[in-house]
Amino acid sequence: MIEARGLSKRYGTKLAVDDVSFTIKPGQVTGFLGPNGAGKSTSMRLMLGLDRPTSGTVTVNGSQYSQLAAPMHEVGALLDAKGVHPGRSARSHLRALAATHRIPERRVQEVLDQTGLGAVANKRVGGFSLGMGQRLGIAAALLGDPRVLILDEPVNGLDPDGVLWVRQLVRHLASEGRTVLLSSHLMSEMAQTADHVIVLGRGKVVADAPIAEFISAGREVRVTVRSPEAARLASLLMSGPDASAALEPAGDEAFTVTGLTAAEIGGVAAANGIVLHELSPLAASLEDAYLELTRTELEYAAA
Ligand SMILES: Nc1ncnc2c1ncn2[C@@H]1O[C@H](COP(=O)(O)OP(=O)(O)OP(=O)(O)O)[C@@H](O)[C@H]1O
Repeated sequence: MIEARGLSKRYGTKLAVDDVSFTIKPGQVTGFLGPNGAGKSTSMRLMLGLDRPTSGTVTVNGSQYSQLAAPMHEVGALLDAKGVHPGRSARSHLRALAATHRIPERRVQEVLDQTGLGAVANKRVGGFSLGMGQRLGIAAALLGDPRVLILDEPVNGLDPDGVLWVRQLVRHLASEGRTVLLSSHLMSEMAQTADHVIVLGRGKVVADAPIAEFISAGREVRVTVRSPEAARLASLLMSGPDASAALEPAGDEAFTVTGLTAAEIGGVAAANGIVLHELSPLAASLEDAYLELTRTELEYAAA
């Protein structure tokens, strides 16, 4: 569990994090979203005691980071995957970390295997690809078997296999009851990974909701209809008892409908003996919802 209460961080005149409060719950993946400069990394640094809040508090499992007796057992983090000495091997890097945090040596091999680095464990980190470096950063985060994981852009620069691997890993970690906080600018990936999203905009929380709720909030489902009798079906739908239906042409023998469900449209078609070639509800995407939200935020900022 991560809890922020009235958390703020000022750098000079810049209020990077502005009085935010949120709770990041265990057993699920929480996505941390927001435009560049919204305050995601700063919030993560505050959670990890790498910066001191200007005001407010943030706790991990009920304690401020600086008060955790065994921090690596409580929280693992990936902030900047490049912070490893290039001359060291992956194994020696992890061994040094384990030794300084009283983590048993056998854990090193376990996380090397878990992150798929077993075969390159003795190679110099300086020769690692971006993806291998990310895996090593994640291995270090997992070393203390922590209950909380904070991963800043873990899929940055990964190939599709690597992206899939991170998705499966974080889903697995959450299913074990851990708290997982993940930032990413890749909306399609976030949509497949996160259960819950917190969106920051200019240092403020602008959304904090289960992902399905965030995507569907205030958005009407659109249904694409294709039929050789598109014109007749369209006029039947428009003259139906529910006057809230709105139709828009969508190419040859097709149109989109808002204000009616696919079932209602199918019912009208069947009752009138009209053949349907397509009847598909178009779900809104996380990207649509995110862009809509941040657009209104920007307009508000400009005003
Ligand atoms: N050490 C610092 N000194 C001064 N300003 C800073 C410092 N760290 C962050 N900032 C500023 O605080 C704001 C928030 O930055 P932060 O890195 O937290 O955003 P972010 O949401 O992580 O962005 P990105 O998606 O680009 O990583 C930005 O305007 C940034 O320039």
